[in-house]
Amino acid sequence: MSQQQGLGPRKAALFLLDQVTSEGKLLSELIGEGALQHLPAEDRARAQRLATETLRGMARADRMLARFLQKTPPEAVRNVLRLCTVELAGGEAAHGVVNAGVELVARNKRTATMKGMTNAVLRKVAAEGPDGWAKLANPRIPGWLRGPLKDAYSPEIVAAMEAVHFAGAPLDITVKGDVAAANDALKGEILPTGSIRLANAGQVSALPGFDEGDWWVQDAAAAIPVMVLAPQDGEKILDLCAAPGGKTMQIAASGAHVTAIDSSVGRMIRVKENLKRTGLTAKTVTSDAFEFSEGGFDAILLDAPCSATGTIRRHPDLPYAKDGSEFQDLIDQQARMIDHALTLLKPGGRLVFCTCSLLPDEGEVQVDEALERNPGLTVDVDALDVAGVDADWRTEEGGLRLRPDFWADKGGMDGFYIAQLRKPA
Ligand SMILES: C[S@@+](CC[C@H](N)C(=O)[O-])C[C@H]1O[C@@H](n2cnc3c(N)ncnc32)[C@H](O)[C@@H]1O
Repeated sequence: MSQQQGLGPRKAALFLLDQVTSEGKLLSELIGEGALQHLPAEDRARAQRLATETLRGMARADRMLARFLQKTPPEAVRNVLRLCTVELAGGEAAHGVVNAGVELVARNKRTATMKGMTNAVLRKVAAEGPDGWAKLANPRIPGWLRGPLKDAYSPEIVAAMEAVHFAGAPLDITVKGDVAAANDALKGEILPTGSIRLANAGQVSALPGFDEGDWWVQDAAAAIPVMVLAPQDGEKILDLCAAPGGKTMQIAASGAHVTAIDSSVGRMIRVKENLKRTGLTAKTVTSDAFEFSEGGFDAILLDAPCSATGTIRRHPDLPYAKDGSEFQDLIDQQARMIDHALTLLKPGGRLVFCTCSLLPDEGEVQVDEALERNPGLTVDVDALDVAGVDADWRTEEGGLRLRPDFWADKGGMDGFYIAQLRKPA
């Protein structure tokens, strides 16, 4: 590849990195807003991969660079150095990467004077090579999040989470019908809970059964809340925060009558597309959950908006885009959503509350506090008796704590908290 050919995706990856680390934007938002639209499809994929891999290896790149930098350069230069360091670590040809890094710094008027330093530093990084990189410790979660995680988990568990975050995530699939038959075509691994895992999936829409709507992409941990809910044929079930619809499809596939609500117009379009592709049926309502007042549901799934700190394997941008400042609002909203959901349940009905968060404030503590606020409310511990779900994952108050380092040898799972609450009859 010529240097010019390689520069487009690198420039785009650098834009993504700058937006994440300086503007607090998430990669999914940036890509959704069309940040890569100007590139040909192949370059778009490369830019996204470069940015994702750089974010995943960021803390390790910073440690490597600190050896060769006298002082921290401006963020725009630092991101060039990080990007090139991660590329060099991956075994890319040193000459091309160093030249591209120098070119990226030289092209920007505000950073052009630092091209000599960039050249010198990247040559030193190149001399370390992939072997020097491999000797460094796994990248640490940034301090603002590492602190609360260390309060909640032992240092060994935090380190184990960091190891799986760095390893990245395979592709998990939930099948609508016969799992074994679907896996004959997909040739993945059937996980203990029945999801199919593909180590190197490639383009999802090209996989067998996609066009036929036989399955959808869903992390194995994200499939467990509906297994806990155990929807029954003919039941009236509400999916209160439904988009993009992974759990709605699971409920619909069980034969229950599901109403799917989400406040996001754009994300609700994805629910409808997903239902159409899989041939499943749900009533879709675009509304704020708090404005929805239809009652009498047999069961409700509340997959509440949260910090998403359980999804860092897939979204390594999250700890760099966020700083935790908006989490208290989410925590307050989760509590209000639990109480609102209870008003929509028929007496004796069940509410599965879940979040893809690692923070107890968005899990265990929510359930403890919901029980205090709502006399007569109980926790259904028996609902956690799901095939493939380990008894060790149960928590004191009666929920399930899923961690990214569970099934680490298979590629881990998203961090999740799940509990089933029962409204008094
Ligand atoms: C964790 S995601 C749901 C994922 C979904 N259950 C699935 O499995 O595909 C949380 C969702 O809550 C929605 N949301 C946030 N605030 C809301 C509100 N006040 N009312 C309804 N939906 C809301 C967001 O748009 C987002 O789609």
